[in-house]
Amino acid sequence: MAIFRSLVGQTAGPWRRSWTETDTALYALAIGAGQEELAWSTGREALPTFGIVLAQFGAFDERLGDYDPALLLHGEQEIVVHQPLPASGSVSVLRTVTDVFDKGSGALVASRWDASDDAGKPLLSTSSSVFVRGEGGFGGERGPSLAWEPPARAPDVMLRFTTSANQALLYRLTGDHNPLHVDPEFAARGGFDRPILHGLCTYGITCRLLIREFCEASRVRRVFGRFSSPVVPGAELVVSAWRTGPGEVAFRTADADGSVVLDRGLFTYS
Ligand SMILES: CCCCCCC[C@@H](O)CC(=O)SCCNC(=O)CCNC(=O)[C@H](O)C(C)(C)COP(=O)(O)OP(=O)(O)OC[C@H]1O[C@@H](n2cnc3c(N)ncnc32)[C@H](O)[C@@H]1OP(=O)(O)O
Repeated sequence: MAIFRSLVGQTAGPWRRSWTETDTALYALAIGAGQEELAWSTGREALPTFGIVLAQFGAFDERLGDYDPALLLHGEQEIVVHQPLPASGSVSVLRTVTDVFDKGSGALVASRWDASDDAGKPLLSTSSSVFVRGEGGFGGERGPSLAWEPPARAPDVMLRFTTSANQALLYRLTGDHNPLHVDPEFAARGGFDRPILHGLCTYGITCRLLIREFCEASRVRRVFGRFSSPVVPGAELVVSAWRTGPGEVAFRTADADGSVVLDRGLFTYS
Protein backbone atom coordinates (compact mmCIF):
# COMPACT_ATOMS: atom_id res chain seq x y z
CA MET A 1 0.00 0.00 0.00
CA ALA A 2 3.05 2.24 -0.05
CA ILE A 3 1.98 3.39 -3.49
CA PHE A 4 -1.33 4.72 -2.21
CA ARG A 5 0.17 6.47 0.80
CA SER A 6 2.87 8.22 -1.14
CA LEU A 7 0.20 9.86 -3.29
CA VAL A 8 -0.97 12.32 -0.61
CA GLY A 9 -0.16 15.90 -1.55
CA GLN A 10 0.67 14.95 -5.12
CA THR A 11 -0.58 17.50 -7.65
CA ALA A 12 -1.12 17.25 -11.40
CA GLY A 13 -1.72 19.96 -13.95
CA PRO A 14 -2.73 22.60 -14.57
CA TRP A 15 -4.29 21.36 -17.78
CA ARG A 16 -6.74 23.12 -20.06
CA ARG A 17 -10.07 21.72 -21.08
CA SER A 18 -12.48 23.26 -23.61
CA TRP A 19 -16.08 22.35 -24.28
CA THR A 20 -18.84 23.26 -26.72
CA GLU A 21 -22.63 23.47 -26.44
CA THR A 22 -22.73 19.98 -28.01
CA ASP A 23 -20.76 18.56 -25.04
CA THR A 24 -23.08 20.45 -22.68
CA ALA A 25 -26.16 18.97 -24.38
CA LEU A 26 -24.69 15.45 -24.46
CA TYR A 27 -24.07 15.58 -20.71
CA ALA A 28 -27.63 16.76 -20.05
CA LEU A 29 -29.08 13.99 -22.25
CA ALA A 30 -26.88 11.41 -20.50
CA ILE A 31 -28.42 12.33 -17.15
CA GLY A 32 -31.94 12.16 -18.54
CA ALA A 33 -32.80 15.75 -19.52
CA GLY A 34 -35.31 15.87 -22.37
CA GLN A 35 -38.17 17.78 -23.96
CA GLU A 36 -39.21 19.43 -20.71
CA GLU A 37 -35.71 20.80 -20.12
CA LEU A 38 -34.77 22.16 -23.55
CA ALA A 39 -32.32 24.77 -22.25
CA TRP A 40 -30.21 21.89 -20.89
CA SER A 41 -30.92 19.20 -23.49
CA THR A 42 -30.03 21.55 -26.38
CA GLY A 43 -26.92 22.89 -24.63
CA ARG A 44 -28.08 26.49 -24.17
CA GLU A 45 -27.48 26.27 -20.41
CA ALA A 46 -25.01 24.04 -18.55
CA LEU A 47 -26.01 21.95 -15.56
CA PRO A 48 -23.55 22.59 -12.71
CA THR A 49 -22.66 18.89 -12.32
CA PHE A 50 -21.23 18.95 -15.85
CA GLY A 51 -18.36 20.81 -14.18
CA ILE A 52 -17.38 17.55 -12.45
CA VAL A 53 -16.88 15.87 -15.82
CA LEU A 54 -14.87 18.83 -17.10
CA ALA A 55 -12.63 18.90 -14.05
CA GLN A 56 -12.16 15.21 -13.36
CA PHE A 57 -12.12 13.34 -16.66
CA GLY A 58 -9.89 13.31 -19.68
CA ALA A 59 -6.51 14.48 -18.50
CA PHE A 60 -4.90 12.70 -15.61
CA ASP A 61 -3.85 9.09 -15.29
CA GLU A 62 -6.25 7.72 -12.70
CA ARG A 63 -4.08 4.69 -11.86
CA LEU A 64 -3.51 5.12 -8.15
CA GLY A 65 -1.57 1.98 -7.30
CA ASP A 66 -1.17 -1.69 -8.07
CA TYR A 67 -4.70 -3.06 -7.66
CA ASP A 68 -7.39 -4.68 -9.80
CA PRO A 69 -9.32 -1.76 -11.40
CA ALA A 70 -12.48 -3.88 -11.36
CA LEU A 71 -12.49 -3.47 -7.56
CA LEU A 72 -12.52 0.33 -7.59
CA LEU A 73 -15.83 2.07 -6.83
CA HIS A 74 -16.69 5.74 -6.60
CA GLY A 75 -17.05 6.57 -2.89
CA GLU A 76 -18.13 10.20 -2.43
CA GLN A 77 -18.50 13.31 -4.57
CA GLU A 78 -18.79 17.02 -3.91
CA ILE A 79 -18.95 20.06 -6.16
CA VAL A 80 -18.61 23.65 -4.96
CA VAL A 81 -19.62 26.21 -7.58
CA HIS A 82 -17.85 29.59 -7.51
CA GLN A 83 -19.49 31.00 -10.66
CA PRO A 84 -22.16 29.57 -12.98
CA LEU A 85 -20.73 27.26 -15.63
CA PRO A 86 -20.98 28.71 -19.15
CA ALA A 87 -22.60 26.60 -21.92
CA SER A 88 -19.26 26.56 -23.74
CA GLY A 89 -15.79 27.70 -22.78
CA SER A 90 -12.53 26.50 -21.34
CA VAL A 91 -11.03 25.91 -17.92
CA SER A 92 -7.66 25.31 -16.37
CA VAL A 93 -7.66 22.43 -13.85
CA LEU A 94 -5.30 21.43 -11.03
CA ARG A 95 -5.69 18.14 -9.17
CA THR A 96 -4.39 17.36 -5.67
CA VAL A 97 -4.55 13.99 -3.91
CA THR A 98 -5.77 14.99 -0.45
CA ASP A 99 -6.10 11.80 1.63
CA VAL A 100 -5.51 8.07 1.66
CA PHE A 101 -7.43 6.23 4.37
CA ASP A 102 -7.42 2.62 5.48
CA LYS A 103 -11.10 1.66 5.83
CA GLY A 104 -10.45 -2.00 6.63
CA SER A 105 -12.45 -3.49 3.79
CA GLY A 106 -10.84 -1.08 1.33
CA ALA A 107 -8.52 1.86 0.73
CA LEU A 108 -10.21 5.25 0.32
CA VAL A 109 -8.30 7.70 -1.90
CA ALA A 110 -9.60 11.28 -2.00
CA SER A 111 -8.67 14.06 -4.42
CA ARG A 112 -9.62 17.66 -5.10
CA TRP A 113 -9.83 19.41 -8.47
CA ASP A 114 -9.77 23.22 -8.78
CA ALA A 115 -10.94 24.73 -12.06
CA SER A 116 -10.38 28.38 -13.05
CA ASP A 117 -11.68 30.38 -15.99
CA ASP A 118 -9.45 31.99 -18.63
CA ALA A 119 -9.01 35.08 -16.43
CA GLY A 120 -7.71 32.87 -13.59
CA LYS A 121 -10.87 33.32 -11.50
CA PRO A 122 -12.05 30.20 -9.60
CA LEU A 123 -14.95 28.56 -11.45
CA LEU A 124 -15.57 25.40 -9.42
CA SER A 125 -13.90 22.93 -7.07
CA THR A 126 -14.72 19.26 -6.81
CA SER A 127 -13.75 16.58 -4.30
CA SER A 128 -14.05 12.92 -5.02
CA SER A 129 -13.02 9.68 -3.37
CA VAL A 130 -12.60 6.18 -4.71
CA PHE A 131 -13.03 3.09 -2.56
CA VAL A 132 -10.69 0.28 -3.65
CA ARG A 133 -12.16 -2.90 -2.23
CA GLY A 134 -9.76 -5.42 -0.75
CA GLU A 135 -6.92 -2.87 -0.45
CA GLY A 136 -7.50 -1.90 3.18
CA GLY A 137 -5.65 -3.29 6.17
CA PHE A 138 -2.33 -1.59 5.35
CA GLY A 139 -2.07 0.11 8.73
CA GLY A 140 -3.01 3.59 7.57
CA GLU A 141 -5.23 6.10 9.37
CA ARG A 142 -8.94 5.31 9.24
CA GLY A 143 -9.94 8.95 8.68
CA PRO A 144 -13.05 10.73 9.94
CA SER A 145 -16.19 8.70 10.57
CA LEU A 146 -19.22 10.93 10.52
CA ALA A 147 -22.68 9.73 11.45
CA TRP A 148 -25.53 11.03 9.28
CA GLU A 149 -29.27 10.64 9.51
CA PRO A 150 -31.87 12.38 7.39
CA PRO A 151 -34.38 14.59 9.27
CA ALA A 152 -36.76 12.47 11.38
CA ARG A 153 -39.87 13.41 9.41
CA ALA A 154 -41.42 12.54 6.07
CA PRO A 155 -39.57 14.08 3.09
CA ASP A 156 -40.87 17.45 1.87
CA VAL A 157 -40.73 16.13 -1.68
CA MET A 158 -40.06 12.86 -3.46
CA LEU A 159 -38.76 13.03 -7.02
CA ARG A 160 -38.55 10.13 -9.45
CA PHE A 161 -36.70 9.19 -12.61
CA THR A 162 -36.48 5.80 -14.32
CA THR A 163 -33.08 5.19 -15.90
CA SER A 164 -32.96 3.37 -19.23
CA ALA A 165 -31.31 0.01 -19.84
CA ASN A 166 -28.82 1.95 -22.05
CA GLN A 167 -28.15 4.73 -19.52
CA ALA A 168 -24.53 3.72 -18.88
CA LEU A 169 -23.81 3.33 -22.62
CA LEU A 170 -24.92 6.92 -23.10
CA TYR A 171 -23.30 8.31 -19.94
CA ARG A 172 -19.84 6.87 -20.83
CA LEU A 173 -19.76 9.20 -23.85
CA THR A 174 -19.36 12.12 -21.44
CA GLY A 175 -15.87 10.82 -20.62
CA ASP A 176 -15.89 7.97 -18.08
CA HIS A 177 -14.97 4.87 -20.11
CA ASN A 178 -14.58 2.57 -17.09
CA PRO A 179 -15.52 -0.93 -18.42
CA LEU A 180 -17.29 -1.66 -15.11
CA HIS A 181 -20.30 0.12 -16.61
CA VAL A 182 -20.51 -1.69 -19.95
CA ASP A 183 -18.46 -4.90 -20.01
CA PRO A 184 -20.17 -7.93 -18.36
CA GLU A 185 -16.89 -9.84 -17.86
CA PHE A 186 -15.16 -6.90 -16.21
CA ALA A 187 -18.22 -6.31 -14.02
CA ALA A 188 -18.22 -9.98 -13.00
CA ARG A 189 -14.58 -9.61 -11.91
CA GLY A 190 -15.78 -6.75 -9.72
CA GLY A 191 -18.41 -9.06 -8.19
CA PHE A 192 -21.45 -7.78 -10.10
CA ASP A 193 -24.02 -9.85 -12.04
CA ARG A 194 -24.02 -7.18 -14.74
CA PRO A 195 -22.48 -3.77 -15.44
CA ILE A 196 -23.52 -1.08 -12.98
CA LEU A 197 -24.36 2.57 -13.58
CA HIS A 198 -21.73 5.30 -13.20
CA GLY A 199 -22.05 6.88 -9.77
CA LEU A 200 -21.85 10.30 -11.38
CA CYS A 201 -24.84 9.47 -13.57
CA THR A 202 -26.94 8.79 -10.45
CA TYR A 203 -25.51 11.97 -8.90
CA GLY A 204 -26.26 14.03 -12.02
CA ILE A 205 -29.82 12.72 -12.30
CA THR A 206 -30.41 13.46 -8.61
CA CYS A 207 -29.06 16.99 -8.92
CA ARG A 208 -31.11 17.65 -12.08
CA LEU A 209 -34.30 16.64 -10.23
CA LEU A 210 -33.38 18.83 -7.24
CA ILE A 211 -32.72 21.84 -9.49
CA ARG A 212 -36.11 21.37 -11.16
CA GLU A 213 -37.73 21.38 -7.74
CA PHE A 214 -35.78 24.06 -5.85
CA CYS A 215 -33.87 26.65 -7.93
CA GLU A 216 -32.39 27.69 -11.27
CA ALA A 217 -29.24 25.84 -12.30
CA SER A 218 -27.15 29.01 -11.97
CA ARG A 219 -28.01 29.29 -8.25
CA VAL A 220 -26.59 25.91 -7.16
CA ARG A 221 -23.66 26.36 -4.77
CA ARG A 222 -22.73 22.95 -3.37
CA VAL A 223 -23.77 19.32 -3.80
CA PHE A 224 -22.42 16.40 -1.77
CA GLY A 225 -23.32 12.72 -1.72
CA ARG A 226 -21.96 9.29 -0.78
CA PHE A 227 -22.47 6.30 -3.10
CA SER A 228 -23.77 3.68 -0.71
CA SER A 229 -24.87 0.87 -3.05
CA PRO A 230 -24.66 0.19 -6.77
CA VAL A 231 -27.40 1.04 -9.30
CA VAL A 232 -28.30 -1.23 -12.18
CA PRO A 233 -29.19 0.55 -15.46
CA GLY A 234 -32.98 0.45 -15.90
CA ALA A 235 -33.63 1.06 -12.20
CA GLU A 236 -36.05 3.70 -11.02
CA LEU A 237 -34.42 6.33 -8.78
CA VAL A 238 -36.41 7.96 -6.00
CA VAL A 239 -34.97 11.11 -4.42
CA SER A 240 -36.28 12.05 -0.97
CA ALA A 241 -35.58 15.69 -0.11
CA TRP A 242 -35.97 17.73 3.08
CA ARG A 243 -35.72 21.52 3.30
CA THR A 244 -33.33 22.06 6.23
CA GLY A 245 -32.76 25.82 6.05
CA PRO A 246 -32.76 28.77 3.65
CA GLY A 247 -31.14 27.51 0.44
CA GLU A 248 -30.33 24.15 2.04
CA VAL A 249 -31.76 20.72 1.25
CA ALA A 250 -30.82 17.31 2.66
CA PHE A 251 -31.45 14.39 0.32
CA ARG A 252 -31.08 10.69 -0.18
CA THR A 253 -31.62 8.69 -3.38
CA ALA A 254 -32.92 5.10 -3.32
CA ASP A 255 -33.88 2.59 -5.96
CA ALA A 256 -37.44 1.32 -6.28
CA ASP A 257 -36.67 -1.55 -3.83
CA GLY A 258 -35.75 1.00 -1.19
CA SER A 259 -31.96 0.42 -1.20
CA VAL A 260 -30.26 3.75 -0.59
CA VAL A 261 -27.81 4.37 -3.44
CA LEU A 262 -26.75 7.99 -2.82
CA ASP A 263 -26.69 8.99 0.84
CA ARG A 264 -25.78 11.87 3.16
CA GLY A 265 -26.90 14.28 0.44
CA LEU A 266 -26.55 18.03 0.81
CA PHE A 267 -27.71 20.49 -1.87
CA THR A 268 -27.31 24.23 -1.31
CA TYR A 269 -28.27 27.23 -3.43
CA SER A 270 -28.15 31.03 -3.22
C1 LIG B 1 -11.86 10.78 -11.59
C2 LIG B 1 -12.20 10.22 -10.23
C3 LIG B 1 -13.63 10.09 -9.95
C4 LIG B 1 -14.03 8.74 -9.52
C5 LIG B 1 -14.60 7.89 -10.66
C6 LIG B 1 -14.66 6.46 -10.28
C7 LIG B 1 -14.85 5.60 -11.53
C8 LIG B 1 -16.29 5.24 -11.76
O1 LIG B 1 -16.42 4.78 -13.12
C9 LIG B 1 -16.68 4.14 -10.79
C10 LIG B 1 -18.11 4.16 -10.43
O2 LIG B 1 -18.89 5.00 -10.85
S1 LIG B 1 -18.61 2.91 -9.34
C11 LIG B 1 -20.36 3.21 -9.16
C12 LIG B 1 -20.71 4.12 -8.01
N1 LIG B 1 -20.26 3.65 -6.70
C13 LIG B 1 -20.88 2.62 -6.07
O3 LIG B 1 -21.77 1.98 -6.60
C14 LIG B 1 -20.38 2.29 -4.69
C15 LIG B 1 -21.52 1.87 -3.81
N2 LIG B 1 -21.02 1.63 -2.44
C16 LIG B 1 -20.69 0.42 -1.98
O4 LIG B 1 -20.83 -0.58 -2.70
C17 LIG B 1 -20.16 0.30 -0.56
O5 LIG B 1 -20.54 1.46 0.15
C18 LIG B 1 -18.60 0.19 -0.50
C19 LIG B 1 -18.14 -1.08 -1.23
C20 LIG B 1 -17.94 1.41 -1.14
C21 LIG B 1 -18.17 0.12 0.95
O6 LIG B 1 -18.85 -0.93 1.57
P1 LIG B 1 -18.19 -1.80 2.74
O7 LIG B 1 -16.89 -2.37 2.31
O8 LIG B 1 -19.25 -2.74 3.24
O9 LIG B 1 -17.83 -0.71 3.80
P2 LIG B 1 -18.57 -0.39 5.17
O10 LIG B 1 -18.37 -1.54 6.10
O11 LIG B 1 -19.96 0.09 4.91
O12 LIG B 1 -17.73 0.86 5.69
C22 LIG B 1 -16.33 0.71 5.95
C23 LIG B 1 -15.77 2.10 6.12
O13 LIG B 1 -15.77 2.78 4.85
C24 LIG B 1 -16.59 3.96 4.91
N3 LIG B 1 -17.36 3.99 3.68
C25 LIG B 1 -18.34 3.13 3.31
N4 LIG B 1 -18.81 3.46 2.10
C26 LIG B 1 -18.15 4.56 1.72
C27 LIG B 1 -18.22 5.38 0.58
N5 LIG B 1 -19.10 5.15 -0.41
N6 LIG B 1 -17.39 6.44 0.49
C28 LIG B 1 -16.52 6.73 1.49
N7 LIG B 1 -16.41 5.97 2.61
C29 LIG B 1 -17.22 4.90 2.71
C30 LIG B 1 -17.48 3.77 6.13
O14 LIG B 1 -17.87 5.03 6.67
C31 LIG B 1 -16.56 2.99 7.04
O15 LIG B 1 -15.61 3.85 7.59
P3 LIG B 1 -15.75 4.34 9.13
O16 LIG B 1 -16.03 3.11 9.94
O17 LIG B 1 -14.45 5.00 9.42
O18 LIG B 1 -16.92 5.30 9.13
